[in-house]
Amino acid sequence: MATLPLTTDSGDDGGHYLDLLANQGWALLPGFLSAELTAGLRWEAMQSNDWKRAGIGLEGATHNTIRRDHTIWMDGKTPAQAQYQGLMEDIRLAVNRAFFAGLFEYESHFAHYPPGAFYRKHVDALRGRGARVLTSVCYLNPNWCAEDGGQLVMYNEQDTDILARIEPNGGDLLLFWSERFPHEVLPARADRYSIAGWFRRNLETANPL
Ligand SMILES: O=C(O)CCC(=O)C(=O)O
Ligand SMILES: [Fe+2]
Repeated sequence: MATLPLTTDSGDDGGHYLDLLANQGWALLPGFLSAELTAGLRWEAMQSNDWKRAGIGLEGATHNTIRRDHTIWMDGKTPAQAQYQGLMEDIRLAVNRAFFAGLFEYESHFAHYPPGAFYRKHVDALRGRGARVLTSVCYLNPNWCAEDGGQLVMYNEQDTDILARIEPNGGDLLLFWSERFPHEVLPARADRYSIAGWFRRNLETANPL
């Protein structure tokens, strides 16, 4: 995969997101990635030939009716990916310090929703069973507007009310506890790029509940 040189830093919001994770279970960090890192990651995603249709569940089966995004798992081997993963490592350590969360590792993939693509309502981890503890979604789209669709709709834990409709604005980072919030991606009307990632616990050593 080709790379772009990177010089500027990106960063968090001074720890405010930790309060939001404690109090409401999710946090949106606008402008988390610098414009330069956002552009570098988007460029890598757009020029890649490694896109695969996303699967569902452990067997990775593809279901047209549930999700229509395409993904590339990240390996951290380019400067942009390494910088991104460094930022996620800072979050992993901060969340572990704040919550004793036992976050052990991080996995992430680029996602591309071509026009018409969506991801129906789902939760990212089964309660008390999965390895995924904290979800991150980082958006890579410059100049996204409401008419482009593709909003992430977050529901409350009871799945009765909408908590937020999030525009996939470039550089913004969303964090939420993976088990708690059903969410869906509404059909995009423009090419929508993002990085979805999961901070995982170590199932080998974690005590089953
Ligand atoms: O792209 C988004 O806004 C969310 C994606 C998502 O829910 C997922 O990949 O599990
Ligand atoms: Fe999800």
